Amino acid sequence: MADTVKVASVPISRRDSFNARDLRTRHLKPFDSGDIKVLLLENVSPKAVEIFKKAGYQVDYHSKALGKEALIEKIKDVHVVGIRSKTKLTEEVLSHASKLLTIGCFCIGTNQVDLGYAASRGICVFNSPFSNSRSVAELVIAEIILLSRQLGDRSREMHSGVWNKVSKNCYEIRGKTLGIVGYGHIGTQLGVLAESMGMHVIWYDILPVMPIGSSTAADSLEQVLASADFVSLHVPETPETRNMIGARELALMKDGSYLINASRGTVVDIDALAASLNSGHLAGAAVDVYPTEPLANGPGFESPLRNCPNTLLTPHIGGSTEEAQLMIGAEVGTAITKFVNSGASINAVNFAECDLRAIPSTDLTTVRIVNVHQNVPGVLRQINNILANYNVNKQISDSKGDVAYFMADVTVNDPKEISTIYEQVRAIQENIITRVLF
Ligand SMILES: NC(=O)c1ccc[n+]([C@@H]2O[C@H](COP(=O)([O-])OP(=O)(O)OC[C@H]3O[C@@H](n4cnc5c(N)ncnc54)[C@H](O)[C@@H]3O)[C@@H](O)[C@H]2O)c1
Ligand SMILES: O=C(O)[C@H](O)COP(=O)(O)O
Repeated sequence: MADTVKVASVPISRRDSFNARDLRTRHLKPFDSGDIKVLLLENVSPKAVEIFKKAGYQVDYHSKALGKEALIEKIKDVHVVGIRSKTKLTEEVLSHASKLLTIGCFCIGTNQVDLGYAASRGICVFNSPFSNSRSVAELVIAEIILLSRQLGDRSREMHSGVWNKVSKNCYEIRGKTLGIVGYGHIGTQLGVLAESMGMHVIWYDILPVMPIGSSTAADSLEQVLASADFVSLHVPETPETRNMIGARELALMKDGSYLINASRGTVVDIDALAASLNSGHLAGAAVDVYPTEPLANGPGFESPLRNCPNTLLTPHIGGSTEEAQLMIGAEVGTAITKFVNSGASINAVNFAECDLRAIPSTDLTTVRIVNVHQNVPGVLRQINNILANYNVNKQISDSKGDVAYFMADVTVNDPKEISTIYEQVRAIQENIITRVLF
């Protein structure tokens, strides 16, 4: 039997009913929604705090990311952790998270979490797959114009008191070609916006994707690099995208072209980019993400790109708009409370997606068994043997990779039966986490 999280949760609406309270206090560990501890890092949207507090959870809120040791200390004691792109939830960190039920990535990227290890520990991960894509696409459109007109340099000169009125190597974007690498949520939106401003769009993706508008699919990354005036990267961080743009790829780009990276810092070899900008081969770059990023706001940022010509550097703000953060806070906050309170794993990143319709609040004899187990033959038979003597109102199970998820609503005749079922399911060899929700 694997490590288990010894909790059951009680939806707020039923918490105060005499029967539920009686069942809970006599036959399960003392627990209610108020026992759920949430650790929120990296300035997660206040909307999420509002949702968690409304659910009755305890919220520990931090505006910055934590280093490994501090994170390990904090994560030991919490049921929920909410992060953005900086917090590294590695196997080492998660191995200390003995109570953790779920992780909320309040962003798009999930590369900062060891998703496979989290699933193997029964920890369900959620993200917000497209709430900030428009914000990123708009930032890139701005950057295309800023680069094309060298506005970063002109503004810096003016701030230092230098009037430098030039038109040499400053261009309109109309009629120029934008090459998009990674034609997903952001890439497609960007393509539409760029076309509406008169640009031609060519893109490359490893998946066969339908071209939007008048855009053209390229056969290879090399084709995009060789034909675009602007190359914008919108791929996730994967082993294949690490240093996807290095000295060779930069050399393939047109003389006087521009590179934009608002994806992940590891996608571009920063030293090679700096060399290309300083040599004058590239006419400019806009970079929002870096191989290593500071944990908190403040001075001390170092990069070979500092002071490169016509180079816009922004502090990973592609998704940092009021609109995006509000939507992300609501989406991830709601997904997490549903998972904790009712077991629903819809839109999970690393878990099979399961849900059951709610148990009516008038029904005080039905409980929900939620179980994560190793995806091997015979486990469902064992669980259903345990449930065989009860009325199972509904059940669902599904698997993803090595981990399976099971939910069942079971009517019991005697409150004592709840803890019997709980202990028996937990005792199954392949059990990862069992919870009883009622
Ligand atoms: N700067 C920011 O603040 C910010 C904000 C949001 C997202 N992002 C980053 O942008 C990335 C893309 O976001 P999205 O919402 O468009 O993701 P998405 O998953 O919708 O699209 C990514 C696309 O890249 C493609 N892809 C994967 N590997 C590839 C490869 N080797 N070559 C070519 N194409 C490849 C995928 O097939 C997919 O179509 C995210 O993973 C995240 O890392 C950054
Ligand atoms: O993955 C994302 O959504 C972006 O990189 C934004 O990350 P952030 O929430 O840390 O700004």
